[in-house]
Amino acid sequence: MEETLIQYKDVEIHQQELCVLSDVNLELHKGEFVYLIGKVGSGKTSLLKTLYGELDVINGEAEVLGYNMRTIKRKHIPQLRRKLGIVFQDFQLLTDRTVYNNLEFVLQATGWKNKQEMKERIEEVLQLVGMSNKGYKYPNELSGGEQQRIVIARAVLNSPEIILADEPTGNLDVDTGKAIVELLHDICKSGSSVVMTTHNLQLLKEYPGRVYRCVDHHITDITDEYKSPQRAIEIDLNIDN
Ligand SMILES: Nc1ncnc2c1ncn2[C@@H]1O[C@H](COP(=O)(O)OP(=O)(O)OP(=O)(O)O)[C@@H](O)[C@H]1O
Repeated sequence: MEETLIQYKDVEIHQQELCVLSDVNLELHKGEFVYLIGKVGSGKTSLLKTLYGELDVINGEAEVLGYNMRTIKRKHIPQLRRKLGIVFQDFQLLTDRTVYNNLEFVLQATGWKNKQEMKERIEEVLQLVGMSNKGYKYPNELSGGEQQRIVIARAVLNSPEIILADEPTGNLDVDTGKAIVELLHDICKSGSSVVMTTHNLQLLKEYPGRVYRCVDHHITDITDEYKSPQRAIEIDLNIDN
């Protein structure tokens, strides 16, 4: 049977007094790649934030990896986050240390002790993101696309069940952005499910996945619509989706 990793039923999401999204019904199954699209300010980031316990959910039922997000205790949030890989603008690399030390820092913080095992894992993830020879570099010695690869390497260190990526191609040129999404799809195939937000609708065609759209304070699964060529053109014409 298909394993359900995220299940939201009739959830409401607020930013202070503002109701950003209501009647949110969302599912993520093991092995799935899910895109969240929608205009600026439509609630994509807010929704992602509820998935890792940064923002509360109100009403309805919300489960992430078996944790009830309405009743989860603060002290359990770090346990949940260890099973998630978070690729967010708010989580930049530490600029005062090398790529290797950035990755080692996360391993140490999540309980790894054995230096040799840490070294092997770091080499593994650097290889996975195509950055094997960049461990000695400082973040500001890397291009934007290279930094994003390291952020992804950091997110997958503990083999997360889900990767949450907020606009991971945001500041990148088209080809570099595509390479990042391709990398996330490869990681998805190797076992982590992915939820990512994007404004780049071209990616949805080239690297298909399930598509939820945030509009008018609601989210809708538009995967089928998106598969219809005519509808895809209409969505494209509505430039900021
Ligand atoms: N920390 C905050 N405090 C108050 N309101 C907020 C906060 N963060 C976001 N909002 C508001 O919540 C709404 C949804 O914002 P959110 O960042 O989730 O949108 P988004 O779809 O991710 O936008 P973008 O495409 O620009 O990233 C917006 O109206 C925004 O102004």
